Amino acid sequence: MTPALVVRGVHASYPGTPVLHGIDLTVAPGELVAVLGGSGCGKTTLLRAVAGFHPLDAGSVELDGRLVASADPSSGGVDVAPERRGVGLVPQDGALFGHLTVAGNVGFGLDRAGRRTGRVEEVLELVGLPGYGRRRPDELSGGQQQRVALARALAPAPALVLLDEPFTALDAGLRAEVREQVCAALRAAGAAAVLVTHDQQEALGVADRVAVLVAGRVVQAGAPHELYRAPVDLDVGTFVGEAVVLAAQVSAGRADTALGRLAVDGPDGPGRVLLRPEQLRLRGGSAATVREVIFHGHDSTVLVEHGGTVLRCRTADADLPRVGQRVDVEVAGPVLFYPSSGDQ
Ligand SMILES: Nc1ncnc2c1ncn2[C@@H]1O[C@H](COP(=O)(O)OP(=O)(O)OP(=O)(O)O)[C@@H](O)[C@H]1O
Repeated sequence: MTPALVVRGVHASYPGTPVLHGIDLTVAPGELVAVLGGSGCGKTTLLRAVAGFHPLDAGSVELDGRLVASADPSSGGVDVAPERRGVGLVPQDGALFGHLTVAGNVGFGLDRAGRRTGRVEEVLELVGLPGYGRRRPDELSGGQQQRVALARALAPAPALVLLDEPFTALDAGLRAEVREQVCAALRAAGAAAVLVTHDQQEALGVADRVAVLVAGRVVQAGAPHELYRAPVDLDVGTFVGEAVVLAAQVSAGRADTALGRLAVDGPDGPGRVLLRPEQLRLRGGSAATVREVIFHGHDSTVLVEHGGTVLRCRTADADLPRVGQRVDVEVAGPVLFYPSSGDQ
């Protein structure tokens, strides 16, 4: 099947500031890919390059098998105008036109014939806002405005929708709900999507695949569970989720750590092991002391002091330890080992 999007070796910059350094990214039809990265790593620039609002210094962009941008001189420098790329864009703040009704906003990218086919009402239904066409944007909640912005992007039935941190402006309570509604609408529409976010839980929770962007480079792309369970390095491992990192010395598949000898897959020598807080299990004992218990409802975080280091453990047990209680810490499940590089 032809991918909805292929980004190949894309370099892009602002005057005097290189931002993207050879990005490769493929999105399959109907797939939702999250681009996850910290502030300033180039997420928005990547979306703008795909949408046609930012020029490429090198590389190419294909949409649905069609070359829409190429900086390769042998191709004659292709640069298809944004409105001819067939891409829907949902900006950070929705950016609805305040002087138009909801229907006017949603129908903005459709020609007159398109507006008469009932497409506007169809996509409003898709985003869970049937009958809202006559309202003005200022009569909607923030979450509803974001869903109208998505309806506007979906109305011309694009093969690809680009979403630039579309939930950041919403308060935490609303964010999860709107996120689920938006992702459900994208799936119902069958559109492929690239969601840009700096929120790890959001990326891991909604995307089929996640590409981690660091300083303009994709350092790892994979299914959410791959990133969480098998990060390529400690930086990705600690970025995508809470982690416990311990110094280790490996010999014959056994790592000596502060938590004892742990089976690992890796070469002999020094390095560090990465564990997730839910892998640390507390038992009655004396090796560590409980310093703090934080109740989250669905589970709890327990901070224990072990040999002068504070370790973060997560437990779904209803029977929680008390602060000051002495415990032992056991490790469950696979342990990831990252050998020290020569310069460490
Ligand atoms: N118009 C501009 N002129 C010069 N530099 C810019 C411009 N816009 C962005 N930059 C720089 O390019 C880099 C990447 O910016 P970009 O907006 O793509 O990052 P981002 O990952 O989307 O960040 P954020 O999550 O903070 O929005 C940053 O270092 C930024 O300062």
